[in-house]
Amino acid sequence: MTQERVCVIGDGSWGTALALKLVEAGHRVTMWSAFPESFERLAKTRRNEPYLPGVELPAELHLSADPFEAADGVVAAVSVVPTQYLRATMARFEDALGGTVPIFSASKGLEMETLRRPTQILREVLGPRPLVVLTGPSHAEEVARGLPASVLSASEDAEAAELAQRLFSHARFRVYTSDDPLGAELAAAYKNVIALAAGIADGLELGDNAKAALVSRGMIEAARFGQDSGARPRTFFGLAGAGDLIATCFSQHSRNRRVGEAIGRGATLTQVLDDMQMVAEGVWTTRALFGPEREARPSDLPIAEQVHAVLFEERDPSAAVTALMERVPVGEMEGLELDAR
Ligand SMILES: NC(=O)c1ccc[n+]([C@@H]2O[C@H](COP(=O)([O-])OP(=O)(O)OC[C@H]3O[C@@H](n4cnc5c(N)ncnc54)[C@H](O)[C@@H]3O)[C@@H](O)[C@H]2O)c1
Ligand SMILES: O=P(O)(O)OC[C@H](O)CO
Repeated sequence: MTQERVCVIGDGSWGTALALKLVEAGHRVTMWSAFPESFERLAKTRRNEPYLPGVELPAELHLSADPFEAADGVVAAVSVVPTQYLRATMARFEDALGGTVPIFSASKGLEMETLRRPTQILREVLGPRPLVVLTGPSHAEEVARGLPASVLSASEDAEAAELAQRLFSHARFRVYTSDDPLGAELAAAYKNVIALAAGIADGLELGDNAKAALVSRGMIEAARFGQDSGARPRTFFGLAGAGDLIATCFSQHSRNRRVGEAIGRGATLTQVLDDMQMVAEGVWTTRALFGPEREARPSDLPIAEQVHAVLFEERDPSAAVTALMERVPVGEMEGLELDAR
């Protein structure tokens, strides 16, 4: 098999896990670090203790802090930078990733000030090129240990979606293609907001029924948001939507769920974030949904609105539950046109 060069931009937990998968699949992989001190630590210890403890980095995995070195000769780049840092980080690759090298975007969130999706940011910064949304239920901690996982490779460019599928597919890592990148990306961002809500429910000890209802209603809310933004509602019931909601809302690994749980138990958002080195994208995405660009987004978003009030307006979590339960009664699929697209 010919070794294909791929670079992974970002050295957090997911960047590291994806780099390990690509190495296992037989490619020549370079993982790029945004910070020289992080690159030096990884190179010296061959582990990524702050973000993915207990996992050895194989000798075949190349490391770099230089965009030109990392991107040299690659057939594709994987972007795994937290959404709020994506614009500034990718600007460093403007010259290194010239031409039309495809980018597989694995960030899950919306930019706080602009409500932009990661692929919109990539296009704005790096210009037109094939873009793929790589998403689905995939906690880095499990993928890095070789536990089975399935993800979605979604793109308007079928060849690019198939390239990601081919490069990543390996024993225990199954990749499905889709032609709805907008739906995949919005589902990925929205599930983090619902995971915060699920965590709050855990913290309040509301029980399994309440949490199942929250996840189901969150899925429908996300699908309506997607549909009104131009995405296909059905995408929200596959791996990118239902799959990732289930994984995130019920997992001990989920940072978003854990932030919600701590808040449900009485902590403030500032206290929780001060104790956290990793990112919980849902906090930023919730901000984005109700930020300066709120007029640009469609739909009534009842669960997200309560998460926003709890996180940023000091609403008591129990009062948020009451507000949701006492809404005007509606039909289950109201506002959703499931058969239309
Ligand atoms: N962790 C997972 O299981 C997982 C799975 C799928 C998708 N994702 C998504 O992947 C993206 C990256 O998350 P992660 O979990 O790998 O991150 P992480 O929380 O494990 O690590 C944070 C990363 O952000 C980097 N960073 C911090 N400040 C920065 C700055 N100012 N500029 C540039 N980079 C900076 C750090 O160096 C580190 O690489 C997120 O959008 C996340 O939602 C994560
Ligand atoms: O730990 P979280 O909450 O950022 O979730 C990680 C992944 O998105 C799960 O698929």
